[in-house]
Amino acid sequence: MIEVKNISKYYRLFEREPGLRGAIRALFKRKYIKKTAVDNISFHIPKGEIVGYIGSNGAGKSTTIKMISGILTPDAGEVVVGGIIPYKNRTKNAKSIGAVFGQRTQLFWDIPVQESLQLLKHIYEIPEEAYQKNIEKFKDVLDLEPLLSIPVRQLSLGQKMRCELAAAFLHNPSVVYLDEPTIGLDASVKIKIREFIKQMNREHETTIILTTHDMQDIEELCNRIIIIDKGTIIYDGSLIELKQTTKYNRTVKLELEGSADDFVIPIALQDYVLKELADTQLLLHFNNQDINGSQIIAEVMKHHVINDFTVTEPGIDKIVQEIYERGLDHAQVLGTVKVSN
Ligand SMILES: Nc1ncnc2c1ncn2[C@@H]1O[C@H](COP(=O)(O)OP(=O)(O)OP(=O)(O)O)[C@@H](O)[C@H]1O
Repeated sequence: MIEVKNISKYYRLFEREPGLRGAIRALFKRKYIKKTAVDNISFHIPKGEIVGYIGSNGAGKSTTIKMISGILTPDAGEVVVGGIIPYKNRTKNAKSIGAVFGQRTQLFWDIPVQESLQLLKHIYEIPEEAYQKNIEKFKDVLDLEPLLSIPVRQLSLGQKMRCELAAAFLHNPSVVYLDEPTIGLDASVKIKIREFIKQMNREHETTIILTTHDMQDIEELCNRIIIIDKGTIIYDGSLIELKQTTKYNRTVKLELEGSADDFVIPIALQDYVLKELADTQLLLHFNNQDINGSQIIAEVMKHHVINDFTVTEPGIDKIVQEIYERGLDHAQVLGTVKVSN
């Protein structure tokens, strides 16, 4: 459905020397630097898949989505979505896609939501029956009924996002781009929105690319994630696989009698655990393929008195945070990286 072939995007940034002298000089001679936002990336997304496209701030997510949705033209490579090159055939492309782009709205600010939706019905040439069917569904799943008569500018963030999603899916598009659809929303609205996305995907086989910093969105909606870092794809695969390939996939949290600062890893554990101190607690990270939690606890008990312990599995947010913070090189050392292209 979505074919991304070796695309790159560069921005030209105006560079100015500081101070008055710099300002005057810039009037006569402009100096530019080239910034690579997306660097030769490729991936394929089949019909009906929900893919989480994630990365730290400035990694290149929005730039990629803008190229796939036809807003920007790549400087190199090509994108084909449902047989169309989006940036070359914008009108045809617009009919088959839907989008929610963070803070921007596609609803009309001063008129009631239902009139905005009516306008979109005409723009997309949606048959009356299909339109009514979707409106009824959205009233039910997104709790839209009480919002329809209110102008967008009077809606709360959560109410507005529910309406944005209705607008994005109104014409049953085959592809939908969702950029941070749950940002700033309370837990109950997030749940509602995730349920809605799942339902639309299930019923219409909608292909969805989701960019988000909310790892709960990813866990609940996406089987596959693509991680971009400094414009390059560093991981493309399943969430389960990402968790499994992490070098340390379990942690024993121990509260020892006395200070954890002096703890020395017993020789029997030295090849298997990584030590970390968190406040007064001792954390021992390990992989459950190599050793299990009870073996570690038994070994530590030979040398220390343990007051309390828990064994935890790191959530995806911890794994992803690690990749964001320490970058590609560290992720490769950890063995979490599988480069796709
Ligand atoms: N219009 C622009 N002009 C110049 N540089 C830009 C422009 N848009 C983005 N960039 C730069 O390109 C890089 C990628 O930006 P992009 O917006 O794609 O990142 P992102 O992953 O979506 O980040 P965020 O999570 O903060 O939204 C950044 O370094 C950014 O500063």
